[in-house]
Amino acid sequence: MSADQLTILPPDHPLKGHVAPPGSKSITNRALLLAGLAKGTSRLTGALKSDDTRYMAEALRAMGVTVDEPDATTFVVTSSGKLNPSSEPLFLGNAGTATRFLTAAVALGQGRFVVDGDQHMRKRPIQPLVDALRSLGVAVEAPTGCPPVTIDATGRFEKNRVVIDAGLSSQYVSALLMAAAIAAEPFEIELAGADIGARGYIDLTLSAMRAFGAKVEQPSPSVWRIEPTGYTATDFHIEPDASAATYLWGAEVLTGGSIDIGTPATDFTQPDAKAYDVISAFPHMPAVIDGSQMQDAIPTIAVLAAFNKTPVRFVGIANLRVKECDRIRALSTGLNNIRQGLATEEGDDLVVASDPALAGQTLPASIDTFADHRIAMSFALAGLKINGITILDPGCVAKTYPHYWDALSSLGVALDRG
Ligand SMILES: O=C(O)C1=C[C@@H](OP(=O)(O)O)[C@@H](O)[C@H](O)C1
Ligand SMILES: C=C(OP(=O)(O)O)C(=O)O
Repeated sequence: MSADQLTILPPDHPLKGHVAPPGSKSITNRALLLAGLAKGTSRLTGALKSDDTRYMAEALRAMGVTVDEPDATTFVVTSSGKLNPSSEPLFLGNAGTATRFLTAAVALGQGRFVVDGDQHMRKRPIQPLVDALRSLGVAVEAPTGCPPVTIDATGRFEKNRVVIDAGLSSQYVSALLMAAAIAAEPFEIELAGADIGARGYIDLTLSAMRAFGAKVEQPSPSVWRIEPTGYTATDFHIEPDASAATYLWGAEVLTGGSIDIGTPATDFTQPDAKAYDVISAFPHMPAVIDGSQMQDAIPTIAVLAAFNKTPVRFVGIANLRVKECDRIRALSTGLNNIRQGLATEEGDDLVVASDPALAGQTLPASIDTFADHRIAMSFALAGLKINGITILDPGCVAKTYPHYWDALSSLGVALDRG
């Protein structure tokens, strides 16, 4: 595949076949960390192998955990239960989960840890998590409010209660929750304000923690109480990635096809599975879509909205501006590049002016993906209906779905890699 660009040739047939999405990124990175914090050997099956999970696995290895990979979807993790300081900074690319989760986990290690990422991660905020850890007496420095983060850990928190502002990212709460079970005493986490991104990610965290032996109660919707159980090594199966599934659901409805992804939408526990109802309403998707509980699915739905019968306003998506790129800007830029006026940003809302007549047209457009896998994967859907859609830097899909282009090919989509 050319490293630079890829043009999608609209298929002249509905897409039909069987494509299983890879394992869940969110669950894989939780399970890897929890296995790394558990004494003994854990076998993680159905796992995602991609940039984000490779960075997590490599960071664990650098801290003394043995992570074996007997096959393409399995990690076997053997740990003493402790994360040891590494000689080099932990480099986590643009993996938000790995970066946030490890920042809190190493705060209960002993010694100096440096958590860093690529130039994109270095623009993604982590200050609220830094402030929370500081309030627990941990020496943490993040001069720009983004990685790199330097943590001088003493193996303990000085307090057993923390308040965290999760308005920018639910990952801060997940990070503290997972760390809290290895603290010395029962620990409470309280949310500052009611505002939190997809609550469903907190549920994923709790369910992974419980699978590894943690005990967590929720005395109120904004307070969690975590017992100091530590973690128990276990075998753990990871479900397919619901965000990856949204592209396949999108390809199915756009082409009037039938794609068997091997998992019914109702079987997923991840928040993005909620997108199925909206996507299956296509081309009659609602006039207003609240993205707050299915954030990573919004690029998929926004591209579909261009072909909907009626316009769609996306609300509750402000923190899409601090993901791998500013996704509201990337979506409006890409859609307007296809046809001027197709998208408007109104504050942090995105309004997509639907135009079903786009289908079948030739509208050459080079889509800047801003190194964001979801921008690449969602705009590929536009290429199923419009002739001339070229995705720049298509390799960025490796963050969470390295075989995405192969999946489209296997459904009979021709890709011009020239
Ligand atoms: O906890 C998780 O696994 C995730 C939480 C969400 O991020 P934020 O909490 O930063 O919104 C989501 O966008 C990300 O892809 C995965
Ligand atoms: C926001 C995302 O990832 P992360 O925050 O884990 O880097 C995503 O995968 O869409």
